[in-house]
Amino acid sequence: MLNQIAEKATPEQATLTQTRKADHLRVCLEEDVQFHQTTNGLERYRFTHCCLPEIDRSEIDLSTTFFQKKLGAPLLISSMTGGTEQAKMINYRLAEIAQHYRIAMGVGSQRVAIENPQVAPTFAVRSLAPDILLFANLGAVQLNYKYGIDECLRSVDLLEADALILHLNPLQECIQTNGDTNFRGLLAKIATLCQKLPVPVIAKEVGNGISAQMAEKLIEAGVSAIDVAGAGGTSWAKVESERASEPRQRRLGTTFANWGLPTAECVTAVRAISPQIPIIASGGLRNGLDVTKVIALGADLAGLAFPFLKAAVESETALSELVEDLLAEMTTVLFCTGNATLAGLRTPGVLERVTF
Ligand SMILES: NC(=O)C1=CN([C@@H]2O[C@H](COP(=O)(O)OP(=O)(O)OC[C@H]3O[C@@H](n4cnc5c(N)ncnc54)[C@H](OP(=O)(O)O)[C@@H]3O)[C@@H](O)[C@H]2O)C=CC1
Ligand SMILES: Cc1cc2nc3c(=O)[nH]c(=O)nc-3n(C[C@H](O)[C@H](O)[C@H](O)COP(=O)(O)O)c2cc1C
Ligand SMILES: C=C(C)CCOP(=O)(O)OP(=O)(O)O
Ligand SMILES: [Mg+2]
Repeated sequence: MLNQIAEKATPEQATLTQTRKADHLRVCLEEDVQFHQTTNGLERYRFTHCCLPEIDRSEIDLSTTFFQKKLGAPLLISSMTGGTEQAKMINYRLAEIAQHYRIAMGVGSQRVAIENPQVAPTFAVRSLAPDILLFANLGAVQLNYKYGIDECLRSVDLLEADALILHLNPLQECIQTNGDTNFRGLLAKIATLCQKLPVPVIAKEVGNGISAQMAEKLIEAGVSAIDVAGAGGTSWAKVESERASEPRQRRLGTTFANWGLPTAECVTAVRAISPQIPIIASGGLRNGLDVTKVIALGADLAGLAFPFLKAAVESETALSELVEDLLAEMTTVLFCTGNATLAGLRTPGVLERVTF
Protein backbone atom coordinates (compact mmCIF):
# COMPACT_ATOMS: atom_id res chain seq x y z
CA MET A 1 0.00 0.00 0.00
CA LEU A 2 2.74 2.46 0.90
CA ASN A 3 4.62 1.50 -2.25
CA GLN A 4 1.51 2.11 -4.25
CA ILE A 5 1.17 5.60 -2.79
CA ALA A 6 4.85 6.38 -3.23
CA GLU A 7 4.55 5.40 -6.87
CA LYS A 8 1.70 7.83 -7.42
CA ALA A 9 2.94 10.83 -5.50
CA THR A 10 6.27 11.85 -4.13
CA PRO A 11 6.28 13.59 -0.73
CA GLU A 12 6.99 16.82 -2.63
CA GLN A 13 3.90 16.34 -4.79
CA ALA A 14 1.80 15.55 -1.71
CA THR A 15 2.95 18.81 -0.09
CA LEU A 16 2.34 20.79 -3.28
CA THR A 17 -1.21 19.50 -3.44
CA GLN A 18 -1.84 20.46 0.20
CA THR A 19 -0.44 23.95 -0.46
CA ARG A 20 -2.72 24.26 -3.50
CA LYS A 21 -5.74 23.36 -1.36
CA ALA A 22 -4.79 26.08 1.15
CA ASP A 23 -4.25 28.57 -1.71
CA HIS A 24 -7.68 27.83 -3.18
CA LEU A 25 -9.39 28.70 0.11
CA ARG A 26 -7.30 31.83 0.61
CA VAL A 27 -7.70 33.14 -2.95
CA CYS A 28 -11.46 32.49 -3.06
CA LEU A 29 -11.92 34.30 0.25
CA GLU A 30 -9.48 37.19 -0.20
CA GLU A 31 -9.50 38.05 -3.91
CA ASP A 32 -12.32 38.93 -6.28
CA VAL A 33 -12.38 35.78 -8.38
CA GLN A 34 -16.04 35.87 -9.35
CA PHE A 35 -17.15 36.23 -12.96
CA HIS A 36 -18.35 39.74 -13.74
CA GLN A 37 -18.79 40.03 -17.50
CA THR A 38 -20.34 36.59 -17.85
CA THR A 39 -23.47 36.04 -15.75
CA ASN A 40 -25.26 32.84 -14.76
CA GLY A 41 -27.91 33.75 -17.36
CA LEU A 42 -30.82 33.58 -14.91
CA GLU A 43 -31.50 37.31 -15.19
CA ARG A 44 -33.12 36.47 -18.52
CA TYR A 45 -35.95 34.68 -16.71
CA ARG A 46 -38.80 35.95 -14.57
CA PHE A 47 -41.48 34.15 -12.59
CA THR A 48 -45.04 35.10 -13.41
CA HIS A 49 -46.34 36.74 -10.27
CA CYS A 50 -49.55 35.31 -8.86
CA CYS A 51 -51.60 37.92 -6.98
CA LEU A 52 -53.95 35.34 -5.43
CA PRO A 53 -51.97 32.22 -4.50
CA GLU A 54 -54.89 30.39 -2.78
CA ILE A 55 -52.43 28.49 -0.55
CA ASP A 56 -51.24 28.90 3.03
CA ARG A 57 -47.53 29.86 3.04
CA SER A 58 -46.97 27.73 6.15
CA GLU A 59 -47.95 24.60 4.24
CA ILE A 60 -45.39 24.99 1.46
CA ASP A 61 -43.23 21.89 1.09
CA LEU A 62 -39.67 22.25 -0.30
CA SER A 63 -38.74 18.59 0.09
CA THR A 64 -37.51 16.46 -2.78
CA THR A 65 -35.67 13.20 -3.50
CA PHE A 66 -32.39 12.64 -5.33
CA PHE A 67 -30.79 9.22 -5.86
CA GLN A 68 -33.64 7.82 -3.72
CA LYS A 69 -32.70 9.92 -0.70
CA LYS A 70 -35.16 12.36 0.80
CA LEU A 71 -33.93 15.96 1.11
CA GLY A 72 -35.46 18.83 3.06
CA ALA A 73 -34.84 21.14 0.10
CA PRO A 74 -33.23 20.78 -3.35
CA LEU A 75 -29.91 22.17 -2.14
CA LEU A 76 -26.35 20.92 -2.45
CA ILE A 77 -23.28 22.30 -0.71
CA SER A 78 -21.00 21.98 -3.74
CA SER A 79 -17.64 20.17 -3.58
CA MET A 80 -14.98 22.41 -2.07
CA THR A 81 -12.33 21.35 0.31
CA GLY A 82 -10.28 18.97 2.42
CA GLY A 83 -6.63 18.26 3.14
CA THR A 84 -5.74 21.02 5.61
CA GLU A 85 -6.73 21.93 9.18
CA GLN A 86 -8.81 24.87 7.97
CA ALA A 87 -10.48 22.60 5.41
CA LYS A 88 -11.34 20.14 8.16
CA MET A 89 -13.06 22.83 10.20
CA ILE A 90 -14.99 23.96 7.12
CA ASN A 91 -16.04 20.43 6.15
CA TYR A 92 -17.19 19.61 9.69
CA ARG A 93 -19.27 22.78 9.91
CA LEU A 94 -20.78 22.16 6.48
CA ALA A 95 -21.63 18.57 7.39
CA GLU A 96 -23.40 19.60 10.59
CA ILE A 97 -25.54 22.15 8.78
CA ALA A 98 -26.28 19.68 5.97
CA GLN A 99 -27.44 17.10 8.51
CA HIS A 100 -29.60 19.65 10.36
CA TYR A 101 -31.45 20.78 7.24
CA ARG A 102 -31.19 17.42 5.37
CA ILE A 103 -29.46 18.96 2.37
CA ALA A 104 -26.84 17.32 0.17
CA MET A 105 -23.09 17.90 0.45
CA GLY A 106 -19.95 17.25 -1.57
CA VAL A 107 -16.37 17.38 -0.31
CA GLY A 108 -13.44 18.76 -2.30
CA SER A 109 -11.12 16.68 -4.45
CA GLN A 110 -9.78 13.75 -2.42
CA ARG A 111 -6.57 13.49 -4.45
CA VAL A 112 -4.78 15.18 -1.54
CA ALA A 113 -5.85 12.29 0.73
CA ILE A 114 -4.91 9.62 -1.82
CA GLU A 115 -1.42 11.15 -1.98
CA ASN A 116 -1.19 11.59 1.78
CA PRO A 117 -3.59 9.34 3.75
CA GLN A 118 -2.75 11.23 6.95
CA VAL A 119 -5.14 13.98 5.87
CA ALA A 120 -8.06 11.58 5.33
CA PRO A 121 -9.78 12.72 8.56
CA THR A 122 -10.21 16.22 7.08
CA PHE A 123 -12.80 14.68 4.73
CA ALA A 124 -14.40 12.13 7.06
CA VAL A 125 -17.72 13.82 7.78
CA ARG A 126 -20.10 10.86 7.61
CA SER A 127 -20.36 10.42 11.39
CA LEU A 128 -21.48 14.07 11.66
CA ALA A 129 -24.04 13.69 8.88
CA PRO A 130 -25.30 10.10 8.93
CA ASP A 131 -28.45 10.77 6.93
CA ILE A 132 -27.38 13.12 4.15
CA LEU A 133 -26.77 12.58 0.48
CA LEU A 134 -22.96 12.82 0.43
CA PHE A 135 -20.69 12.97 -2.61
CA ALA A 136 -17.03 11.96 -2.91
CA ASN A 137 -14.87 13.89 -5.42
CA LEU A 138 -11.89 13.25 -7.70
CA GLY A 139 -10.65 14.84 -10.92
CA ALA A 140 -11.54 12.76 -13.98
CA VAL A 141 -8.14 13.64 -15.43
CA GLN A 142 -6.44 11.63 -12.67
CA LEU A 143 -7.63 8.51 -14.56
CA ASN A 144 -4.86 9.42 -17.01
CA TYR A 145 -2.32 9.82 -14.23
CA LYS A 146 -2.29 6.32 -12.71
CA TYR A 147 -5.59 6.52 -10.82
CA GLY A 148 -8.20 3.81 -11.37
CA ILE A 149 -11.03 2.01 -9.65
CA ASP A 150 -8.97 1.55 -6.43
CA GLU A 151 -8.50 5.26 -5.82
CA CYS A 152 -12.16 5.90 -6.63
CA LEU A 153 -13.27 3.19 -4.20
CA ARG A 154 -11.01 4.52 -1.47
CA SER A 155 -12.48 8.00 -1.93
CA VAL A 156 -16.04 6.67 -1.75
CA ASP A 157 -15.29 4.43 1.25
CA LEU A 158 -13.66 7.22 3.24
CA LEU A 159 -16.96 9.12 3.19
CA GLU A 160 -19.38 6.22 2.93
CA ALA A 161 -20.47 8.36 0.00
CA ASP A 162 -23.71 7.91 -1.94
CA ALA A 163 -21.99 8.74 -5.23
CA LEU A 164 -18.66 9.82 -6.72
CA ILE A 165 -18.34 13.17 -8.45
CA LEU A 166 -15.71 13.25 -11.20
CA HIS A 167 -14.78 16.87 -11.85
CA LEU A 168 -13.93 18.01 -15.39
CA ASN A 169 -11.72 21.11 -15.27
CA PRO A 170 -9.70 21.49 -18.50
CA LEU A 171 -9.47 25.29 -18.35
CA GLN A 172 -8.40 25.32 -14.70
CA GLU A 173 -5.68 22.74 -15.36
CA CYS A 174 -4.38 24.93 -18.25
CA ILE A 175 -3.88 27.90 -15.94
CA GLN A 176 -2.72 25.91 -12.89
CA THR A 177 1.06 25.69 -12.43
CA ASN A 178 2.02 22.15 -13.51
CA GLY A 179 -1.65 21.37 -14.18
CA ASP A 180 -2.67 17.94 -15.50
CA THR A 181 -3.63 18.55 -19.11
CA ASN A 182 -3.65 15.12 -20.74
CA PHE A 183 -7.39 14.62 -21.23
CA ARG A 184 -6.97 12.05 -24.05
CA GLY A 185 -9.15 8.95 -23.89
CA LEU A 186 -10.95 9.96 -20.70
CA LEU A 187 -14.49 9.29 -21.90
CA ALA A 188 -13.75 5.57 -22.33
CA LYS A 189 -12.13 5.45 -18.89
CA ILE A 190 -15.16 7.17 -17.36
CA ALA A 191 -17.39 4.57 -19.06
CA THR A 192 -15.37 1.70 -17.58
CA LEU A 193 -15.47 3.30 -14.15
CA CYS A 194 -19.26 3.78 -14.35
CA GLN A 195 -19.60 0.02 -14.98
CA LYS A 196 -17.31 -1.03 -12.15
CA LEU A 197 -18.03 1.39 -9.34
CA PRO A 198 -20.76 0.21 -6.93
CA VAL A 199 -22.09 3.77 -6.50
CA PRO A 200 -23.34 6.21 -9.16
CA VAL A 201 -20.88 8.51 -10.93
CA ILE A 202 -21.71 12.20 -11.42
CA ALA A 203 -19.89 14.27 -14.05
CA LYS A 204 -19.29 17.85 -12.92
CA GLU A 205 -17.54 20.93 -14.32
CA VAL A 206 -16.07 23.54 -12.00
CA GLY A 207 -17.59 26.76 -13.34
CA ASN A 208 -17.21 26.66 -17.12
CA GLY A 209 -20.28 24.56 -17.89
CA ILE A 210 -21.25 21.32 -19.60
CA SER A 211 -22.80 21.62 -23.07
CA ALA A 212 -25.68 19.48 -24.36
CA GLN A 213 -23.29 17.70 -26.73
CA MET A 214 -20.86 16.75 -23.97
CA ALA A 215 -23.68 15.81 -21.61
CA GLU A 216 -24.98 13.42 -24.26
CA LYS A 217 -21.58 11.70 -24.47
CA LEU A 218 -21.25 11.49 -20.69
CA ILE A 219 -24.75 10.04 -20.32
CA GLU A 220 -23.92 7.52 -23.04
CA ALA A 221 -20.76 6.65 -21.09
CA GLY A 222 -22.97 5.79 -18.12
CA VAL A 223 -22.85 8.70 -15.71
CA SER A 224 -25.90 8.81 -13.43
CA ALA A 225 -26.18 12.60 -13.18
CA ILE A 226 -24.72 15.80 -14.61
CA ASP A 227 -23.68 18.80 -12.49
CA VAL A 228 -23.39 21.51 -15.12
CA ALA A 229 -21.31 23.85 -12.88
CA GLY A 230 -21.70 26.68 -15.35
CA ALA A 231 -20.19 30.15 -15.65
CA GLY A 232 -21.38 33.11 -13.61
CA GLY A 233 -19.96 32.48 -10.13
CA THR A 234 -16.46 31.52 -9.07
CA SER A 235 -14.01 31.71 -11.99
CA TRP A 236 -11.27 29.11 -11.66
CA ALA A 237 -9.25 30.79 -14.40
CA LYS A 238 -9.15 33.82 -12.11
CA VAL A 239 -8.27 31.70 -9.06
CA GLU A 240 -5.35 29.95 -10.77
CA SER A 241 -4.27 33.25 -12.31
CA GLU A 242 -4.01 34.74 -8.82
CA ARG A 243 -1.87 31.76 -7.72
CA ALA A 244 0.45 31.83 -10.72
CA SER A 245 3.91 33.25 -10.17
CA GLU A 246 4.76 33.71 -13.87
CA PRO A 247 3.35 36.91 -15.44
CA ARG A 248 2.52 35.12 -18.72
CA GLN A 249 0.62 32.44 -16.89
CA ARG A 250 -1.30 35.11 -15.01
CA ARG A 251 -2.12 36.67 -18.33
CA LEU A 252 -3.45 33.37 -19.65
CA GLY A 253 -5.79 33.23 -16.65
CA THR A 254 -7.07 36.79 -17.04
CA THR A 255 -7.66 36.30 -20.78
CA PHE A 256 -9.93 33.35 -19.95
CA ALA A 257 -11.41 34.90 -16.79
CA ASN A 258 -14.89 35.05 -18.34
CA TRP A 259 -14.79 31.87 -20.43
CA GLY A 260 -17.61 29.35 -20.18
CA LEU A 261 -21.26 28.49 -20.69
CA PRO A 262 -23.70 30.28 -18.38
CA THR A 263 -25.46 27.99 -15.91
CA ALA A 264 -28.98 28.77 -17.20
CA GLU A 265 -27.98 27.83 -20.75
CA CYS A 266 -26.43 24.55 -19.62
CA VAL A 267 -29.49 23.49 -17.63
CA THR A 268 -31.96 24.19 -20.44
CA ALA A 269 -29.71 22.59 -23.07
CA VAL A 270 -29.00 19.42 -21.05
CA ARG A 271 -32.65 19.02 -20.06
CA ALA A 272 -33.62 19.39 -23.73
CA ILE A 273 -31.50 16.39 -24.75
CA SER A 274 -32.54 14.19 -21.82
CA PRO A 275 -35.89 14.35 -20.04
CA GLN A 276 -34.74 11.85 -17.39
CA ILE A 277 -31.11 12.44 -16.45
CA PRO A 278 -30.82 13.91 -12.94
CA ILE A 279 -29.37 17.42 -13.31
CA ILE A 280 -27.55 19.41 -10.67
CA ALA A 281 -27.41 23.10 -11.51
CA SER A 282 -24.53 25.08 -10.06
CA GLY A 283 -22.23 27.96 -10.89
CA GLY A 284 -23.10 31.44 -9.66
CA LEU A 285 -26.29 30.58 -7.77
CA ARG A 286 -26.45 33.10 -4.96
CA ASN A 287 -29.98 33.10 -3.50
CA GLY A 288 -33.22 31.14 -3.31
CA LEU A 289 -34.60 32.91 -6.36
CA ASP A 290 -31.69 31.53 -8.42
CA VAL A 291 -32.34 28.10 -6.91
CA THR A 292 -36.03 28.05 -7.84
CA LYS A 293 -35.27 29.34 -11.34
CA VAL A 294 -32.91 26.45 -12.10
CA ILE A 295 -35.45 23.98 -10.71
CA ALA A 296 -38.08 25.52 -12.99
CA LEU A 297 -35.64 25.20 -15.92
CA GLY A 298 -35.36 21.46 -15.27
CA ALA A 299 -32.68 20.91 -12.64
CA ASP A 300 -33.29 18.49 -9.74
CA LEU A 301 -30.79 19.96 -7.29
CA ALA A 302 -29.10 23.36 -6.98
CA GLY A 303 -25.48 23.58 -5.80
CA LEU A 304 -23.76 26.56 -4.22
CA ALA A 305 -20.06 26.67 -3.38
CA PHE A 306 -18.70 30.14 -2.61
CA PRO A 307 -21.66 31.34 -0.49
CA PHE A 308 -21.30 28.27 1.75
CA LEU A 309 -17.53 28.77 2.00
CA LYS A 310 -17.91 32.39 3.08
CA ALA A 311 -20.51 31.52 5.71
CA ALA A 312 -18.59 28.48 6.98
CA VAL A 313 -15.42 30.44 7.73
CA GLU A 314 -17.48 33.15 9.44
CA SER A 315 -19.46 31.07 11.94
CA GLU A 316 -22.00 28.32 12.48
CA THR A 317 -24.59 31.06 12.92
CA ALA A 318 -23.72 32.56 9.53
CA LEU A 319 -24.19 29.13 7.99
CA SER A 320 -27.62 28.56 9.46
CA GLU A 321 -28.65 32.09 8.50
CA LEU A 322 -27.57 31.38 4.91
CA VAL A 323 -29.67 28.22 4.74
CA GLU A 324 -32.65 29.92 6.44
CA ASP A 325 -32.41 32.79 3.93
CA LEU A 326 -32.29 30.37 0.98
CA LEU A 327 -35.32 28.48 2.33
CA ALA A 328 -37.29 31.70 2.93
CA GLU A 329 -36.52 32.92 -0.58
CA MET A 330 -37.54 29.62 -2.14
CA THR A 331 -40.73 29.50 -0.08
CA THR A 332 -41.56 33.05 -1.15
CA VAL A 333 -41.16 32.12 -4.81
CA LEU A 334 -43.48 29.14 -4.40
CA PHE A 335 -46.04 31.27 -2.56
CA CYS A 336 -45.96 34.15 -5.04
CA THR A 337 -46.32 31.80 -7.99
CA GLY A 338 -49.20 29.94 -6.31
CA ASN A 339 -47.37 26.63 -5.86
CA ALA A 340 -47.37 24.43 -2.76
CA THR A 341 -44.56 22.16 -4.03
CA LEU A 342 -41.50 22.39 -6.30
CA ALA A 343 -43.18 20.32 -9.03
CA GLY A 344 -45.56 23.20 -9.80
CA LEU A 345 -42.61 25.39 -10.82
CA ARG A 346 -42.30 23.41 -14.06
CA THR A 347 -45.87 24.14 -15.15
CA PRO A 348 -45.78 26.01 -18.49
CA GLY A 349 -46.03 29.77 -18.00
CA VAL A 350 -44.68 29.84 -14.42
CA LEU A 351 -41.17 30.89 -15.54
CA GLU A 352 -40.91 33.08 -18.60
CA ARG A 353 -38.03 34.39 -20.66
CA VAL A 354 -37.97 38.15 -20.42
CA THR A 355 -38.56 39.50 -23.90
CA PHE A 356 -38.17 43.24 -23.39
N1 LIG B 1 -10.58 39.66 -13.99
C1 LIG B 1 -9.35 39.58 -13.59
O1 LIG B 1 -8.99 38.73 -12.81
C2 LIG B 1 -8.39 40.55 -14.11
C3 LIG B 1 -8.72 41.37 -15.15
N2 LIG B 1 -7.87 42.22 -15.69
C4 LIG B 1 -8.22 43.04 -16.82
O2 LIG B 1 -9.38 43.79 -16.51
C5 LIG B 1 -10.25 43.86 -17.64
C6 LIG B 1 -11.58 43.22 -17.35
O3 LIG B 1 -11.33 41.95 -16.84
P1 LIG B 1 -12.39 40.80 -16.87
O4 LIG B 1 -11.91 39.72 -15.98
O5 LIG B 1 -12.71 40.46 -18.26
O6 LIG B 1 -13.62 41.45 -16.27
P2 LIG B 1 -14.07 41.49 -14.79
O7 LIG B 1 -14.90 40.33 -14.60
O8 LIG B 1 -12.94 41.68 -13.86
O9 LIG B 1 -14.89 42.83 -14.84
C7 LIG B 1 -15.92 43.02 -15.79
C8 LIG B 1 -16.83 44.07 -15.35
O10 LIG B 1 -17.23 43.83 -14.00
C9 LIG B 1 -16.98 44.96 -13.20
N3 LIG B 1 -16.40 44.55 -11.94
C10 LIG B 1 -15.14 44.14 -11.73
N4 LIG B 1 -14.95 43.85 -10.44
C11 LIG B 1 -16.13 44.05 -9.83
C12 LIG B 1 -16.59 43.91 -8.50
N5 LIG B 1 -15.79 43.48 -7.51
N6 LIG B 1 -17.87 44.19 -8.24
C13 LIG B 1 -18.69 44.62 -9.18
N7 LIG B 1 -18.30 44.79 -10.47
C14 LIG B 1 -17.05 44.50 -10.78
C15 LIG B 1 -16.07 45.86 -13.95
O11 LIG B 1 -16.54 47.16 -13.73
P3 LIG B 1 -15.46 48.38 -13.55
O12 LIG B 1 -14.90 48.61 -14.90
O13 LIG B 1 -16.28 49.50 -13.06
O14 LIG B 1 -14.45 47.89 -12.57
C16 LIG B 1 -16.22 45.46 -15.40
O15 LIG B 1 -17.14 46.29 -16.06
C17 LIG B 1 -9.54 43.13 -18.77
O16 LIG B 1 -8.87 44.07 -19.57
C18 LIG B 1 -8.58 42.23 -18.04
O17 LIG B 1 -7.47 41.93 -18.81
C19 LIG B 1 -6.62 42.33 -15.17
C20 LIG B 1 -6.22 41.57 -14.12
C21 LIG B 1 -7.06 40.63 -13.51
C1 LIG C 1 -12.65 26.91 -2.33
C2 LIG C 1 -13.26 26.07 -3.42
C3 LIG C 1 -12.69 24.84 -3.72
C4 LIG C 1 -13.25 24.04 -4.72
N1 LIG C 1 -12.74 22.78 -4.94
C5 LIG C 1 -13.39 21.93 -5.77
C6 LIG C 1 -12.98 20.58 -5.90
O1 LIG C 1 -12.05 20.13 -5.25
N2 LIG C 1 -13.67 19.78 -6.74
C7 LIG C 1 -14.73 20.24 -7.49
O2 LIG C 1 -15.36 19.46 -8.21
N3 LIG C 1 -15.10 21.54 -7.41
C8 LIG C 1 -14.47 22.37 -6.57
N4 LIG C 1 -14.89 23.68 -6.46
C9 LIG C 1 -15.84 24.20 -7.45
C10 LIG C 1 -17.26 24.28 -6.93
O3 LIG C 1 -17.74 22.99 -6.59
C11 LIG C 1 -18.19 24.93 -7.98
O4 LIG C 1 -18.33 24.08 -9.10
C12 LIG C 1 -17.70 26.28 -8.46
O5 LIG C 1 -17.04 27.00 -7.44
C13 LIG C 1 -18.85 27.14 -8.98
O6 LIG C 1 -19.81 27.35 -7.99
P1 LIG C 1 -19.98 28.77 -7.22
O7 LIG C 1 -20.11 29.80 -8.28
O8 LIG C 1 -21.22 28.60 -6.39
O9 LIG C 1 -18.75 28.96 -6.38
C14 LIG C 1 -14.37 24.49 -5.46
C15 LIG C 1 -14.93 25.74 -5.14
C16 LIG C 1 -14.41 26.52 -4.13
C17 LIG C 1 -15.04 27.85 -3.83
C1 LIG D 1 -10.68 23.47 -7.23
C2 LIG D 1 -11.39 22.96 -8.20
C3 LIG D 1 -12.43 23.79 -8.77
C4 LIG D 1 -11.22 21.62 -8.79
C5 LIG D 1 -10.03 20.85 -8.36
O1 LIG D 1 -8.84 21.54 -8.43
P1 LIG D 1 -7.43 20.79 -8.37
O2 LIG D 1 -6.88 20.64 -9.75
O3 LIG D 1 -6.59 21.50 -7.37
O4 LIG D 1 -7.84 19.35 -7.79
P2 LIG D 1 -6.89 18.08 -7.68
O5 LIG D 1 -5.90 18.14 -8.79
O6 LIG D 1 -6.25 18.19 -6.33
O7 LIG D 1 -7.80 16.92 -7.79
MG1 LIG E 1 -6.29 18.92 -10.70
